Amino acid sequence: MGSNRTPSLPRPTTAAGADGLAALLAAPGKAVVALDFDGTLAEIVPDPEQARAHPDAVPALAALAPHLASVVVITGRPAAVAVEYGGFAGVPGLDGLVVLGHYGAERWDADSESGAPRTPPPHPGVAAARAELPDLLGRFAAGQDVRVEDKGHAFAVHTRRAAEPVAAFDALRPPLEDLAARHGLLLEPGRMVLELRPPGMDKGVALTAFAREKGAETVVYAGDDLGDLAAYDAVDALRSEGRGGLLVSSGAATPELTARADLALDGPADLAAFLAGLAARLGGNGR
Ligand SMILES: O=P(O)(O)OC[C@H]1O[C@H](O[C@H]2O[C@H](CO)[C@@H](O)[C@H](O)[C@H]2O)[C@H](O)[C@@H](O)[C@@H]1O
Repeated sequence: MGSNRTPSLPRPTTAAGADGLAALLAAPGKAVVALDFDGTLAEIVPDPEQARAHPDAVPALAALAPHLASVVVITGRPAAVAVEYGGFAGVPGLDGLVVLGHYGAERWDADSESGAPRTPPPHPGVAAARAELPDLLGRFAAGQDVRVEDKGHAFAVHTRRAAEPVAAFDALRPPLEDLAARHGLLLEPGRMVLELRPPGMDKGVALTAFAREKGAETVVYAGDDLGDLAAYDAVDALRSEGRGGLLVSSGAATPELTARADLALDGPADLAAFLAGLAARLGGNGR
């Protein structure tokens, strides 16, 4: 005989997180759930082009989203790439989904007529820095399996496939920092990746603006990497204004993040189970 009991949700380990989760459950229609893509909705894989949303993630989001003010994915990827790799377009239940790409500089709305993201003009420093990249890689990563991911408005240098990924990362960081500075760009370090991108936007700025746009009284943010710390800061700031907040970490690769999380989950599978659990709990309580 099967049980009809709703599965229990993992408990936040902080009082602020417990309050945030309680606020979401009490008034889901006033809550925004924001999620990073790589490492959070998608498992980390050696080849960035092979990343895909965990098979349980989209069904869980589709079940949860109709109960909430909004679900938003905030990613370092171009928005269109996250939409494609996530399989987010045309999913019933995700008709109001928003994907903020390039750390919030770009926006895709599932319900937009064009289906295309709104993208800012390119920063000229990206093309200039890209032109110098082959020479730099030849000098600091010769013979290493270091990959460049060209994202149009930014590029990322991946060291995950190098024989010694951390050594390659450490060797490339100072010259890439210098390259970024000379072209008015920002160096964004991540999980075996060094990214050069335009300044002026981060996941925290993007999340704060989105939460205000949606009139959110509670904000949940889940991430796995250094670029997610700005979103954590934003949730903390919203909490200091009296809103509810819940900080979720996915996996343990970034100690700076897990140390601050209210709820530490094991990775995308665990995160998808948490989202599904939330949806099940809210089952009879949709807007
Ligand atoms: O903000 P995110 O959605 O987390 O994107 C951050 C970067 O993630 C990607 O790189 C990471 O995932 C790859 C695929 O699993 C992995 O190979 C790499 O080592 C990770 O750093 C992505 O490729 C970047 O463009 C994103 O900026």
